[in-house]
Amino acid sequence: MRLAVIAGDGIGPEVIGEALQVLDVVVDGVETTEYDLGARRYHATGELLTDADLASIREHDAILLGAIGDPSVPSGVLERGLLLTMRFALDHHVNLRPSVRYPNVAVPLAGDPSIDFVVVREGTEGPYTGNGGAIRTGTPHEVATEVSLNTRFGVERVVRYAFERAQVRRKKLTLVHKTNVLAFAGSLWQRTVDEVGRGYPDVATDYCHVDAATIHMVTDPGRFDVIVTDNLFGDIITDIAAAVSGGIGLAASGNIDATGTNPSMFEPVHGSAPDIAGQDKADPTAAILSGALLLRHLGDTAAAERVEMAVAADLAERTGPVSTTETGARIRARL
Ligand SMILES: NC(=O)c1ccc[n+]([C@@H]2O[C@H](COP(=O)([O-])OP(=O)(O)OC[C@H]3O[C@@H](n4cnc5c(N)ncnc54)[C@H](O)[C@@H]3O)[C@@H](O)[C@H]2O)c1
Ligand SMILES: CC(C)[C@H](C(=O)O)[C@@H](O)C(=O)O
Ligand SMILES: [Mg+2]
Repeated sequence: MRLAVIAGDGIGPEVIGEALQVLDVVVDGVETTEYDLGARRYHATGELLTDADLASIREHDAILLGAIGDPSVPSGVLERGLLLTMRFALDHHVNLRPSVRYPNVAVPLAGDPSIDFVVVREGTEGPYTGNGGAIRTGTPHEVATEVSLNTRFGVERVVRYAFERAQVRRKKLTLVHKTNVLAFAGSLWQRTVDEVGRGYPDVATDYCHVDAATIHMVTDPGRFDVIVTDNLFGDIITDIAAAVSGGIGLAASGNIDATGTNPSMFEPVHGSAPDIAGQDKADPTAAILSGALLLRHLGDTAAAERVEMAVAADLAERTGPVSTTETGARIRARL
């Protein structure tokens, strides 16, 4: 298995170091190419992601990424120039973000809810395309626009993927949007769900406005099975989903080209966490579980399950904060 590894900024290298060591325990012959991408290289060379980087990254079976973004670089430069550029160039139209509550993991919710849902977030459209602009910048009459782009093609392929997922899970699909205000895009999403849904008569569909979805996620997360939503709503609700299901340190994700044309990219949902970077404090579990998603994506279900079981066992025995390196070591010891 040939992996492109982009450790990135902040806690990225710390958590990816642990995730790679776990992969080495469960799979023979992992070949890695490490890419120096992020703030360090940007400051040293002014480069973000070169054509040569991208061409070389394409030569791998999958990508494992830590986090991108650093306070020393203006907000958005690295995130857009690197992370989003990769998601767009490699056509990662499905951003898969599962939320599972592991046994004995405390959650900040009333009762003892079971949580097992997956957010299928669109990954290449919405307000993320950079379609917008500003005029009269810096004057009292400044105007800025950020247009949400939604194509029938882009919406349909991610909706279809979500129905396929729902069909092999609990057969429930919830569209999360804001059709009461974003009427043009909302109508396209709703009609697409209705039309594609006719091909999946055994999957029940429902709809939630995104604001209400944040209520349900906190008060009744068990109601969700598969959620399909646009790029920005998906970004926001998956941080809530992480917080309610055990914390941002556990949330894994995959940026997937479902056609298999380009390598898919696996990364924790969290960012570079500058507030705790370099202190051996970051939880590497999200990165390790992203490695499990990567294994599953490449067809090694047995190895993926081994990692997930080791993580579950480790979480069940945690009694307080554990360092990055210690968490990795404990999970590897179980394997
Ligand atoms: N996919 C990515 O690469 C990605 C995702 C989100 C944010 N970012 C970038 O990361 C930078 C910081 O963003 P932010 O502060 O909004 O979000 P963040 O996810 O980095 O941090 C939010 C909070 O969660 C905590 N946290 C995050 N990961 C953790 C872990 N593994 N273990 C324990 N605690 C953890 C942080 O300490 C912080 O308090 C920004 O530049 C942002 O653009 C990148
Ligand atoms: C850093 C940023 C571009 C990214 C996003 O908005 O998709 C992040 O928040 C995420 O959730 O992966
Ligand atoms: Mg996010």
